[in-house]
Amino acid sequence: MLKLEDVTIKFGGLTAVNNVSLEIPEGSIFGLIGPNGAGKTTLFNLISGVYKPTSGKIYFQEKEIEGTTPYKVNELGIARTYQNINLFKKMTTLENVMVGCHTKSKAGIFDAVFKTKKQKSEEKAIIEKSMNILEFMGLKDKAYYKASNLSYGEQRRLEISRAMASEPKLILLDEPAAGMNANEKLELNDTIQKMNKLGITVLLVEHDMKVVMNICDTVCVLNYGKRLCVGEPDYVQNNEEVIEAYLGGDIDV
Ligand SMILES: Nc1ncnc2c1ncn2[C@@H]1O[C@H](COP(=O)(O)OP(=O)(O)OP(=O)(O)O)[C@@H](O)[C@H]1O
Repeated sequence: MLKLEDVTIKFGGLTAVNNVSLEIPEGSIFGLIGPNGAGKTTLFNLISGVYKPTSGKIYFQEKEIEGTTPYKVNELGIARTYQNINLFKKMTTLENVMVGCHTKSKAGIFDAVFKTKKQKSEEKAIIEKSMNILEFMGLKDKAYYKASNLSYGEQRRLEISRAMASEPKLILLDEPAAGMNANEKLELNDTIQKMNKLGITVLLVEHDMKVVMNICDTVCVLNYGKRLCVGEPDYVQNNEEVIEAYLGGDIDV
């Protein structure tokens, strides 16, 4: 579904992602791990169109996408969440998801300003769709809460809900378990697996090894921008090079 071919990005003298080739099969839950500064978020930024690679190619469903704008990448079917919670805090839970529906909206500025029939019926459909997503994500009863009043775990789930609103085929989750307590992490595991069962392919950057090892079918380890190892969780966890890269870190589960 997603294919990276020799992708490199340099920031001045620093090669943040170095000649990475990778294939993420449709329907998988694919984990991307590595020590701090390994290039994981940069790789997300390359896939989602925030950065253009210095060299290399990125294909999504056979279509070359490197250097495409983030908006276009989202339209093609790739959505993402961010390492830092990035919600509209003063808006309600529902409104935050409605914002995420914009790429699928057909009504234009004219329809919005003059509140045309098309705009009104579209708004109704967007509210219904957003409510369905919130129900799926277990947030329906918080639809009219201000986002800032949600718990930490709920805010993270709302971020994923908003990403779901663009009806992605592939979702990139950047450290979704960060700052979560043990219960919230279990709920997160369920949520990701439920999303995957809907047919959404998941690419996950995560430091929490329990989350990664429990739900990913394949894991890729990056180290200093390079692909160190790819394989099933068990294989990766016991790989000598990986253990060495994490020495003093938190690979053990
Ligand atoms: N826009 C930028 N300009 C310069 N250097 C950058 C830029 N973005 C990332 N880097 C550098 O690229 C390297 C990889 O950073 P990145 O954030 O991708 O790592 P990471 O694996 O996501 O780390 P963490 O687990 O700590 O989030 C780091 O050395 C970082 O400082």
